[in-house]
Amino acid sequence: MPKVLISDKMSPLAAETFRQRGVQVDERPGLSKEELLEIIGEYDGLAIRSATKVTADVLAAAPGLKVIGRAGIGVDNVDVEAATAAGVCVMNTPFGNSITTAEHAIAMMMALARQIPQADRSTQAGKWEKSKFMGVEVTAKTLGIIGCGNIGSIVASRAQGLRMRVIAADPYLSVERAKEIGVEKVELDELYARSDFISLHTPLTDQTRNIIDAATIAKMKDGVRIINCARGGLVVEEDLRKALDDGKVAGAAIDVFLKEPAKENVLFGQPDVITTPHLGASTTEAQVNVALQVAEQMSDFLLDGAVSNALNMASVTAEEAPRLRPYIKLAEQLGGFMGQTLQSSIKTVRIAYQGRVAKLNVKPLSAVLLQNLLKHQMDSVNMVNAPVLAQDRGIHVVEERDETPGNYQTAIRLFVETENGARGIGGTLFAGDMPRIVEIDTISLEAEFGENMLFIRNLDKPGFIGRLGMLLGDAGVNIGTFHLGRANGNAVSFIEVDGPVPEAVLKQVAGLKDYVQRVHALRF
Ligand SMILES: NC(=O)C1=CN([C@@H]2O[C@H](COP(=O)(O)OP(=O)(O)OC[C@H]3O[C@@H](n4cnc5c(N)ncnc54)[C@H](O)[C@@H]3O)[C@@H](O)[C@H]2O)C=CC1
Ligand SMILES: O=C(O)CCC(=O)C(=O)O
Repeated sequence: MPKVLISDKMSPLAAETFRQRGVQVDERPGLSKEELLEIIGEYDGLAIRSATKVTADVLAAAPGLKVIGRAGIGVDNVDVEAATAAGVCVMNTPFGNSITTAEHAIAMMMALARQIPQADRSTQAGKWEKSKFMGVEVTAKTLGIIGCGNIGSIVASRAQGLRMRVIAADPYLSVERAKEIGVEKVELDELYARSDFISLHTPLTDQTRNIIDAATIAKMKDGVRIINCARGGLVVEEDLRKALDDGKVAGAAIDVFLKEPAKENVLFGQPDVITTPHLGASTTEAQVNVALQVAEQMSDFLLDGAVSNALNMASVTAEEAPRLRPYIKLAEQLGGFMGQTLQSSIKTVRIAYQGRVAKLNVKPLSAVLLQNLLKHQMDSVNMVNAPVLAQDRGIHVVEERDETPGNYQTAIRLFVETENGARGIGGTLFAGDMPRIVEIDTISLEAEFGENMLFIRNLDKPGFIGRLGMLLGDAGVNIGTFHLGRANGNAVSFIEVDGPVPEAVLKQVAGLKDYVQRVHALRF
């Protein structure tokens, strides 16, 4: 009988469901790291919320672990890369707590507008300070939502009910979807300039980390109020404190902190700050939803091998797995490349299978490709829900198969239409199992992916390679491989480097204006 550990506080329905399904379960919320390391080796499954940190050493101590189930959305407390490397499936419950979290953001906004926590403290202290707590109405004010996915769009609908004007900055929100949910899509700078309240609802990614800092606060209206019920790392807490002390920001409502549990924090004690201890998802309803869902999903996985809402795993049968494996790698790379180099929202995705691959079960390939295309924009995307999420966001996905080989015996091509034009990438397998890129944006080349890559769109002019080489060399960035392709005066350069390229060096590369149209640092 498989054995699961529940290591965070969770509705008792989770344990009940495991037992009913025939899974042995231990409930041990509040374990220390040492205690977890000591016992995790006994378990096949680990069910968590946000308190348990599943780091590489926890995974190393868990040779029998097959699945981690997050009863919630964000998986930033799980080292998904290490779990994947260890062959552990990581699943979450993407929608179970969205309404609850959106409601918390609205509650925080209202509490900010009327200083309810401060007024409560003062009243209960017997002060009756009526004139001290002058509030503001939210009606007719502008709410700026950064990140308009599941939770952001629910916040938008609730705020519209409060008669607020809602604008949203989300590069991956299509204009059609924005129209459908009645929000005005704007660029971040416009959102900063126009919003009376700003609410954050993005995942924590390399693009969103520190999205609110001194520089972005400077672009905001004087007297803006900021709500963060997403993740601590989105806000530079010291910069926010300073802006509150200076009066630039009139108030901040914070549910999530850079370091949690937040026993101390630079924002604490600031009179215009209100806080909650990561309570966004804490309602009876949401906790029932996520507990039931995580227990069902983990039981299905452990008992029947069924995979749902997995962030790192393909739904493939044991028989298909070995044949599909190299194509899965290629699909990950094609989607990952495109996802990391797109600069606007996607309208259409066309995935074309040609030759040998067209004879296989390509559904998991399309799913993994879509997952990798979308994962740089959304937290909860996985192989199972990527097609549905794409559809929900108005992205039209077309799959084509042609069993007749073209230039290559087997090939996968990905074409994406965005609001800024069309993009494409194609790849094949060399020697049956080695993924190679063979075209980018209609320019042919032959390239292999490494862990750290630079992709440059450049002009086909003498001098570029020398200047780039000097620049990278001076910065101590070693070039591993260098692939070039060109057509009609335009060129692409795809370069493997021995480590991440610092932001300052990327800026210098982008600054080679006579040659470089754009540059992206990619990780695979
Ligand atoms: N406080 C709490 O207890 C809870 C917090 N959360 C947090 O809320 C976050 C959002 O959850 P969902 O709405 O379900 O996720 P989602 O994936 O549905 O939506 C996230 C949105 O952020 C957008 N986005 C990505 N990068 C962006 C960028 N650079 N600028 C602007 N927008 C960007 C995406 O396009 C997407 O629309 C989660 O990642 C989680 O960290 C979720 C549940 C509870
Ligand atoms: O489980 C919780 O209380 C936190 C929920 C959360 O942050 C999430 O689902 O991303």
